[in-house]
Amino acid sequence: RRPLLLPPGPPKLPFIGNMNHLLHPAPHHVLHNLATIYGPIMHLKLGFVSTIVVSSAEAAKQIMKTHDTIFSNRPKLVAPKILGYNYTDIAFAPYGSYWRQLKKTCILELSTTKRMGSTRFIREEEVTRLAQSISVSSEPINLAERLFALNHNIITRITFGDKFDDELRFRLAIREGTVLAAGFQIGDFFPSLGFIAKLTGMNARMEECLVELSSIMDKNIQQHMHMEHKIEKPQDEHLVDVLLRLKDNGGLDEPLTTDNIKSVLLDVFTGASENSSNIVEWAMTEMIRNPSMMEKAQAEVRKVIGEKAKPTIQETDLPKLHYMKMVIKETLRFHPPVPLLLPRESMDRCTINGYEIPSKTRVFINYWAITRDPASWKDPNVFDPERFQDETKDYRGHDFEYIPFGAGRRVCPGISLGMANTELSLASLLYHFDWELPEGEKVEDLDMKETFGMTCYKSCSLRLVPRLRFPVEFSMT
Ligand code: HEM
Repeated sequence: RRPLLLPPGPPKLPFIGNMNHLLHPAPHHVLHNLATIYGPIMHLKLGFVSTIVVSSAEAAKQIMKTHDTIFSNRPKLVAPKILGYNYTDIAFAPYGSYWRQLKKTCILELSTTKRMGSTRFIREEEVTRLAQSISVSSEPINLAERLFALNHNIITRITFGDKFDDELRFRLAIREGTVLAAGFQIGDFFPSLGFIAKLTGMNARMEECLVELSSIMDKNIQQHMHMEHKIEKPQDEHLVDVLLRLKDNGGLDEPLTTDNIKSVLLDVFTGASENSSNIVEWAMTEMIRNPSMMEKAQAEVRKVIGEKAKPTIQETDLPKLHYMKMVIKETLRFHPPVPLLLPRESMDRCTINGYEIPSKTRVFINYWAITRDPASWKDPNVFDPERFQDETKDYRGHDFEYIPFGAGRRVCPGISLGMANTELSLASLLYHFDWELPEGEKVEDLDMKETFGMTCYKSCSLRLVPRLRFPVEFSMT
């Protein structure tokens, strides 16, 4: 047999292959540097796993459009086996009818224009509550923490109708789960040596975390089981009620269990809580570093709100905030929350740019590298919202230079919800407050390092002092 014509890649060490390159707090940077040597389709051997890393828009298109069906599977990683109840969530479910039907259910229940309209009041109330809680503080606040709590509250109310009694306990457990599942686990690269994953002790910690998450969800799901018969109109159902109905009526091709429901809910909680807060934190960081951007964004939102009879932020104001949207778009380019997207695995062999990709190859799409590619972006290393003035690139997965939510069959199902949470919370922070660094801290000293995790977040949380400019009026809609 002739050897496969694999893409080029760095020399492989015995046993660990190229794993040495991943031992870095920001592996997407290292993979980007390697791609400048080996090209936009690169082959790595990570432990025992044959992997390709894609680093250009053109190559990403080949994976996510031309050969999307072949690459629509996910690898069987350690974290989603435990925290995703044996790959029965959406993000790591094998490609097939179970995944398709649950993803469709989530989109229908969370992200359609109709659902976005019926859940708008929740986002507006929670964002106003956040502004109110900040307005009584003159101490530096940890923005990342506040924003995570905000997004967590929003998604709990959207999926369950109300916050949990043990809200804080649940939020901390979700946080713990995202930290444990973060980054690369050694066991993911030696799948046939199960003991390696156990050696690190991570499995035991994830199992412990799951017990905590599961018990809180069980309690709240039980309450909904008892409420079910009281729901008269379909529009009064929440995601958890819809999933319970599908479980009871056998509405899917395969029977749905309570564990399946919990795994889907965990995906939704993690997807909604972390990403939007990361985007707003980075956007605020960039604007603190560039006061003229902050002033421009504040002037815009204050003008729009100032022209209204009742000075409160509503989602209907968002389409008028052109500059703020440009700041968010640039943040999705410059600080993508999921820089390597989620890994994929080929289900069949195929040929890309003349290279042979065997079945069961793991694929990382280095979106971060694509955002730094001068062939796709002018002055890619500069944070410049103005580039979106005439830029028509769309983030919903149609332009492969700009895929912060992924693309193809595995694209993120929470784009509308995630963007609404992001835009509304940023608009509120900009409208109500002026922001300063804590006394003694200088803009030049701001730590801009990233930590690669399940999402990529600012290593050192942004702490800012709020100065109230416009009082917060709380009115329940
Ligand atoms: C604003 C912030 C968000 C960003 C930047 C983001 C980003 C992403 C990315 C990059 C992927 C992988 C796509 C791929 O592999 O091609 C993804 C998948 C996913 N996201 Fe999001 N997401 C966000 C918000 C949300 C929200 C609000 C939810 C829940 C309602 C959510 C739920 C999911 C799920 C379930 C998947 C897996 C989809 C699949 O495998 O078919 N995300 N997201």
